[in-house]
Parts: sequence; structure tokens; C-alpha cells
Amino acid sequence: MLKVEQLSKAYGKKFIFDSITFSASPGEVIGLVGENGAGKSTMLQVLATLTNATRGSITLGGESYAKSRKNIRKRIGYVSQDIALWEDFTVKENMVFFEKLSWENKSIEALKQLCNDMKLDKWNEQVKTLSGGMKRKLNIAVSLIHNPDLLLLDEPTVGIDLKSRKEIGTYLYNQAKSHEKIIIYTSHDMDEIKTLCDRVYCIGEDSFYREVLENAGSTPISL
Ligand SMILES: Nc1ncnc2c1ncn2[C@@H]1O[C@H](COP(=O)(O)OP(=O)(O)OP(=O)(O)O)[C@@H](O)[C@H]1O
Repeated sequence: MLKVEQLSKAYGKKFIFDSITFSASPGEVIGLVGENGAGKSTMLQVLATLTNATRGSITLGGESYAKSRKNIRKRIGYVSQDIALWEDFTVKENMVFFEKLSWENKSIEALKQLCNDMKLDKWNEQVKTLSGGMKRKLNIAVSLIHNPDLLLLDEPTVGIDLKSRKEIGTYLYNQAKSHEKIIIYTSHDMDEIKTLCDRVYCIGEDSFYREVLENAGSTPISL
């Protein structure tokens, strides 16, 4: 269980969000929505331990972020909005490179299977020759190498075609359900959010998103 209590983040005197409380259980897919600048990426960065909260507490499976930061990091997968891959390396070389940096030992076969499960079959091709959708899939596959309990994805499906979007969505959904992972992801695609998410949290000024989601039959929760 991820528990976020009275979490605030400020840059200087400006609060990006203030006193936010929510939780997520293993197996849940959580959508985080809000307008540009609402603080979605900042929230994911705090949850990913990339930046510190100003106030509040976070625990993952009972373990405190404040007390066990190093250990918590091993349990988190994070995919930023920007693709973070070696463009001149092949898919295989990227997977092997990031496996060496990770805390897990995975065989080449297991790494290849991870890519195949995502319908990413360009194993021996250089990343720079892949489409944007394929790169996004590889970025997600890299984040899963160490088998994280909590997967944080910042707009994982932005700018990619419907087929790849659906493949990524289905894959992530199955990851949450079959492997009891908590997935929190941001998107501006409300159809996708409605289809995939068990729960939707709205951050910042949320009246627009609330209305769109409610009209689509979803019940978003304001943070
Ligand atoms: N390192 C930083 N220093 C100061 N302000 C920052 C920093 N990072 C983000 N911000 C500010 O925090 C606010 C929230 O930004 P954030 O990127 O979290 O929004 P977002 O909801 O993810 O937006 P988008 O939908 O455009 O990705 C913005 O006003 C941004 O300018």
C-alpha cells in the first residue's frame, strides 16, 4: 500500500501542491490528471524520490520514505516524460546496460521476453531507428527490469498512435493486476484514463477535468 499524507511541495515560496492525502493499493492503476502546470510531474518526482517533499509523509508497504530512502528506491520504477535511452545502442544493448545498473540479475532471455510482452520486437535494432511509440515501450520495459512494486509513469502514451497506446495500456493494466503492482500515471487522454484506471485523482484547479470525467461516467477524486 502506498500512503501519502498531507504532502506539500514548494519551490521557494510557491506551493505547487499543499497538504495532499491519498492512498493506492497493490493491483491498482491510478490516473493523475490536471491542467498543464497543476503539479502532476512534480508529484511523480516526489513519489519517485527525485525531489524531496516540503512537508508530509509517504510510506510504501509500511516503509517510510524518510527513513528507508535507499531501499524504497529499489521498489520504484519511474518513466519521465522525456525518453531516456541510448540512441546508438540496440534494444538489446539498452536492456543489458540498464540491467547492469539495476538491482536485479536478469538473463538475456528474460530481458527479451519483457520486450516481447510489450510487443516490442526490434531486439537488434538501434534505438535511433525506432518510432516514438517503440521508444516509449522500451523506456517502460527498462523501468520494469528490477520488478518494482510502484510504477510511476509521466505521460507514457503521449504522441503515439492508437494501436501502440492500447498495447501499452493493456500491458500496464495486466502488470498491475497479475503482479500486484501499483501504477500511477499521468495523461491528458480522458478516454484512456477512464478505460484503464481503477481510480482517478485530480490535482490543482480541477473543475474542467471533473466535468469531462463525470460526463464520461467516471468519478474523479479531488486532491
Ligand atoms: N525545479 C523547479 N523549480 C521551480 N518551479 C518548478 C520546478 N519544477 C516545476 N516547477 C513548477 O511547478 C509547477 C508544476 O509543474 P509540473 O511539471 O509538475 O506540472 P504538470 O501538471 O506536470 O504539467 P504538464 O501537464 O504541463 O506536464 C509549474 O508551475 C512549474 O513551473
